[in-house]
Amino acid sequence: MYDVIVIGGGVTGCAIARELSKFEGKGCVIEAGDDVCSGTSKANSAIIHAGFDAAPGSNKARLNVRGNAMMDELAEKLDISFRRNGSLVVRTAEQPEEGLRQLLEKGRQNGVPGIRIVAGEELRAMEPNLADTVVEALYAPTGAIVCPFEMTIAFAENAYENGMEFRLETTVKEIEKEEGGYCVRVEKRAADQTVTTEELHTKAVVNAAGVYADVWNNRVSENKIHITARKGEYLLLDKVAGNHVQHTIFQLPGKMGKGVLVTQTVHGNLLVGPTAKDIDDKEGVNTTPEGLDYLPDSAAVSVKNLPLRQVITSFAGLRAHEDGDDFVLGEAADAPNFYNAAGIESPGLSSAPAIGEEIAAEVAAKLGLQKKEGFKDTRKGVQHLAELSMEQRNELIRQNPAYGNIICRCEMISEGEILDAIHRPIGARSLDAVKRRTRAGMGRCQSGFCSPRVIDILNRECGIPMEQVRKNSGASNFIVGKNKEI
Ligand SMILES: Cc1cc2nc3c(=O)[nH]c(=O)nc-3n(C[C@H](O)[C@H](O)[C@H](O)COP(=O)(O)OP(=O)(O)OC[C@H]3O[C@@H](n4cnc5c(N)ncnc54)[C@H](O)[C@@H]3O)c2cc1C
Ligand SMILES: O=P(O)(O)OC[C@H](O)CO
Ligand code: FES
Repeated sequence: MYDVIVIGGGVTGCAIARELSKFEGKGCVIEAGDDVCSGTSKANSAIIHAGFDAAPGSNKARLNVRGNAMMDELAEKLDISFRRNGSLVVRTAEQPEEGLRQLLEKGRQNGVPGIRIVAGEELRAMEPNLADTVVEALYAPTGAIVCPFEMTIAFAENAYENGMEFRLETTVKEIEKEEGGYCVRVEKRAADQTVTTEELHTKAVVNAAGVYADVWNNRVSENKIHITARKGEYLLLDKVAGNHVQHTIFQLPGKMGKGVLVTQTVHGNLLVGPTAKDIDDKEGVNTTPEGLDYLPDSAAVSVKNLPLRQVITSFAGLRAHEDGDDFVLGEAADAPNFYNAAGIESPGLSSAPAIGEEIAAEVAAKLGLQKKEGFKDTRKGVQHLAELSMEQRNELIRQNPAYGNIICRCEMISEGEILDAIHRPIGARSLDAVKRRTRAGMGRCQSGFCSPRVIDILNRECGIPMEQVRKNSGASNFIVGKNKEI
């Protein structure tokens, strides 16, 4: 019998799991994907928002500002790439002045530190590539960028090291109330695609199922919620374009969200997007010609001379937009011990640390779980050769020659890093899982050169037959047959 089952291994579920692992009790995260960070948490703008957008008094406002403030310590302790680059919401000459002032006022009410309006030479000195029509901007020094993969994986690994169980490629199929808690029926899919079912019993459930969170709330509660998948499409540019802007450049927000931004990523690429379109398909993460065509002109409203010839890939993510326009959090009124972390659209990444803290405290208080002695609050990520000095590299290679074998040339990722990704807690078993831990495959050639070599290593180290090595979940095998006998 579990004390808590968390449905969903995205940033929300993993942040909650890490906070839960500070308490005694038996917990488990159930994730349908082959890895944590398989859903929306892997496809977003990667901004830790300052917190001026959300309506004062909302869950979004409170948890965004708190989550943002928690990030410096978390990044330090959990070894997460994070940088306070600051954000600017720009206004062009044709746009009304009130927009920025309203944001400034909301930001002050939400308790965002240091926000102010900048204009003229100061603004141009901060960002020489702003569009010529931009006249002023709301500057938020606490705006930041993060690696969402590292953030989610760090929470998960640290939770695991503190006793949390993770069941991957395991899908919740049914939840029923029973004496003393809930029966959760799951299906486990093996690498060869065979499926087994199991019934798990738990005192409490935390629903962090992203775009599917309405399904599980509505199974156990009469207080129905409705989540629409709101697609956002992006263009990602090569690192040579990374310095085109220094801050995150937003436009004035609209009805569908914060609009198209231009930002440096924490690893030095340039990101342009997202679009915002409601769709019926909760799995619809494909990009579209219309979405991608919309981005260049839209981004040009805020930033000029975008080097769009440097686009290396495009992708899309789905916002879990709840009709009430706020996070749905806490114990369902008519389903004791069933806790929601639902409707977690933007600023969900920024709020995750604070959502984790709040939900875990609620669950622990209700179940009477005591604080755990000896909780380990630090975790070290994969050591990256490219970030070391020449002397440090040589020393590392002397200790372990696998660090001298470069597998991903674009990102300079060594075999040693890939072996680390595979053999660490919740180790990588697919190409995308290796990519999210090491960046192998994220470079300019987008894995054209390194994927066969990573397949080889996964085959050798994990005993996964070549033809069963996958890009991610489901039938995403790379090798589908032989084209000649050897
Ligand atoms: C385009 C876009 C841009 C965004 N930009 C930002 C930003 O810059 N800053 C910010 O703060 N926020 C941003 N967000 C929001 C942020 O990405 C999300 O709030 C956050 O990632 C949500 O995390 P989650 O864990 O709730 O959901 P997810 O990451 O989707 O995780 C849910 C998990 O549940 C699993 N699951 C679902 N059903 C089941 C089941 N039946 N059984 C087992 N597992 C299941 C899924 O596989 C998935 O992995 C953005 C979102 C989008 C779409
Ligand atoms: O478009 P929004 O409001 O969902 O925001 C998404 C990101 O946080 C910013 O791009
Ligand atoms: S070699 Fe790995 S992305 Fe190009």
